[in-house]
Amino acid sequence: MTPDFHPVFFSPEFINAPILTLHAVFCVCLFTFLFMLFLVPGGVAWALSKSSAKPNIPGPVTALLGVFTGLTPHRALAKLARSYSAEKLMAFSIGLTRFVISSEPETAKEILGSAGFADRPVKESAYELLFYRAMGFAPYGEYWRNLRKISALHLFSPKRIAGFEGFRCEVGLKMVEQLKKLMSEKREVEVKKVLHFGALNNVMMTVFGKSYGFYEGEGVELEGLVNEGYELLGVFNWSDHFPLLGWLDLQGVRKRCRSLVEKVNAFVGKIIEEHKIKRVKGEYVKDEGMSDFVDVLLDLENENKLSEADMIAVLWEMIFRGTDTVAILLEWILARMVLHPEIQAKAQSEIDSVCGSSRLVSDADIPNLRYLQCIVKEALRVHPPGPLLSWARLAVHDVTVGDKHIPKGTTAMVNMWAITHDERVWAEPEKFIPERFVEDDVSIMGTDLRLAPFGSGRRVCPGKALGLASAHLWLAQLLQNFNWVASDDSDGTVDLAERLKLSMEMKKPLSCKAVSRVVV
Ligand code: HEM
Repeated sequence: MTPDFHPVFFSPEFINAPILTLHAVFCVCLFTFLFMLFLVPGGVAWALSKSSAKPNIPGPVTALLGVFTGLTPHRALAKLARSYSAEKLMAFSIGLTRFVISSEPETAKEILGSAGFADRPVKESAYELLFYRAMGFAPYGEYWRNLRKISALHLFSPKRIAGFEGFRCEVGLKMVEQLKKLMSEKREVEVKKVLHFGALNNVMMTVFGKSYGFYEGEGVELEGLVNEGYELLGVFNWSDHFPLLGWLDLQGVRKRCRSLVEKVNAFVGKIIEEHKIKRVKGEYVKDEGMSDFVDVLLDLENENKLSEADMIAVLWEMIFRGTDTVAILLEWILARMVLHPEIQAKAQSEIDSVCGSSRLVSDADIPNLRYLQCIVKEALRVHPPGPLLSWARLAVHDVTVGDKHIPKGTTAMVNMWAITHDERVWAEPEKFIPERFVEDDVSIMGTDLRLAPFGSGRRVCPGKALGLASAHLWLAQLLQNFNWVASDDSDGTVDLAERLKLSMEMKKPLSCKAVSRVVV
C-alpha cells in the first residue's frame, strides 16, 4: 500500500527542518561543552583529565601558548601565579599537557622530595637525542639508580673532584691567557666563548680523558655538536603538547636531532674505540678513582655493563650538562663584577690577603675565600642558570601535594626564580648583595628550598659539587688576574636582559674589558 504522503513531506524545508534542529542542538551542546571546558581552572588539559577527583587547583583557564615561546617564561609564570594567588601551586595547560608549578619553598620541597615525582617528562628532542638512556631523563628505576651510583662513585666523589684540581687550574690559566690575547687584539672581550670553551675542556678531561686547544681542530667540531644539542633541547616544540602535530615535525626538530645523533655517535664512538684499543695494547692501567669516565663504564661488569649506545648517551649527557651551566653562571658573575666595582674590589682584596702577592690562587684557598663564595651564591640566587630547574618532573602515579590531588602523568615544575625573587622570602630580592650570605649561610645544596639552584630530592643535580668547584676556582683566577671594567661604548652599564633557552643566558652576551692586574 502506498502511504498517503502529503507533498509537504517531500519539500526540502520539511526534510531539512529536523536536520537543522539536530545541527542546532549539536552546536549548542558543543558550544556548552567547550565553554565548560574553558572554564576549568588550569585549562583544557585539566578539563580532559580522566581523574575522578577534580583537583581544583587555581590557574588560568586559557592555554599558556605564548609563555614558553617568550624569552622569560619564569617571569611570566611568576606574575601569573601572583595574579591567581597561586604561589603554592598553580595549574595550567599547554595543548594536551597538564602542568602544575610551585613558586613557594614549602610546596616546592614537597614536590621535589616526593617519590611520586621522581620521573621526568621526556620531550621529543630528548628522546631523539637518546637522553632517555642517560641519567637525566632515564625513568626512575634500577637503570637510573645504577647510573647515579656509578657516577657518584667515579665522577662526582670528593676524592675525584680534588684529584682533578691540577687540570681545573690549568684550564683556568688557559682562559686567562686567552683573555689576555683577545684583549691585546680587540681591547675588549666577549667572555662567554672563552668560558664555554674552558668548561667544555674541563668536562672533556674528566669524562673522556681528553683536552683540546682553544678554537682549533676537533675541539671546534665538538663545540658545534654541543651547541646544536643545546639549541634543540631548548626549543619549545609544539609536537610535545599537540600529539597530532607530531608526525608533521613542523619545526624540523626531529630531523635535526637525527642528524646530530649520527654525528655524536661517530664522535663519541671514536673516543670509546680509542679507549678499547689502549686496552688491547695493554696500555690501560686501572686507577681506582682517577680513571676517566669512559674507562669506568668500560670496566663495568656483568649485569651493570652498558651497551655501546647507552654508553654514548651517558657520556654525551655529562658533556652537555657540565658545560653550559658553569659557563653561564660565570658570565653572569662577571657582568655583576663590572656593574659593582666595590664588590669586585672587596673580593680581590680577600684573594690578595689569602694568597699574598706572589702566589696563584688554588683549590686549597677556596675555603678561606668566604666572600667569593657569597658572590657565587648571590649570583645563583639572582641569576639561577635553571630558573625553572631546567628539567621538570612527572607524576608517576596520583600524588597529593598539600591538600591537592594531582593525577598521574601531570608535569610538575618549580619556579626557583620566583622563589628567589619573592620579597616575602628574600629582603630586597632585586638587589645584588653578597653580604646577605655572610650573615645567613643558607645551604644551596637542596635542603633549603629558599635557594636550591641545583634542585632537590632524588633527582637533585649530581654534578653540584663539581660545578661549584669549577665556578669558585675560575672566578678566583679571573679576579686575581683581571679588573673587570665596562667597555668604552657602554656608558658603564651592562644589559642584564635574560633569555631562557636550555639555561638562562644573558640576552646580549657580555662584552667588556679584562684589564690585567699585577700578579706574579
Ligand atoms: C652551576 C652548575 C649547575 C647547575 C646550576 C645545575 C643545575 C641542575 C638542576 C636544577 C638539575 C635538576 C634537579 C632536579 O630535578 O631536582 C640538574 C640535574 C642534573 N645535572 Fe646539574 N647543574 C650544574 C652542573 C652540573 C654538572 C657539572 C654536571 C655533570 C658534569 C651536571 C649533571 C646533571 C645531571 C646528570 C642531572 C640529572 C640528574 C637526574 O635526573 O638524576 N650538572 N642540574
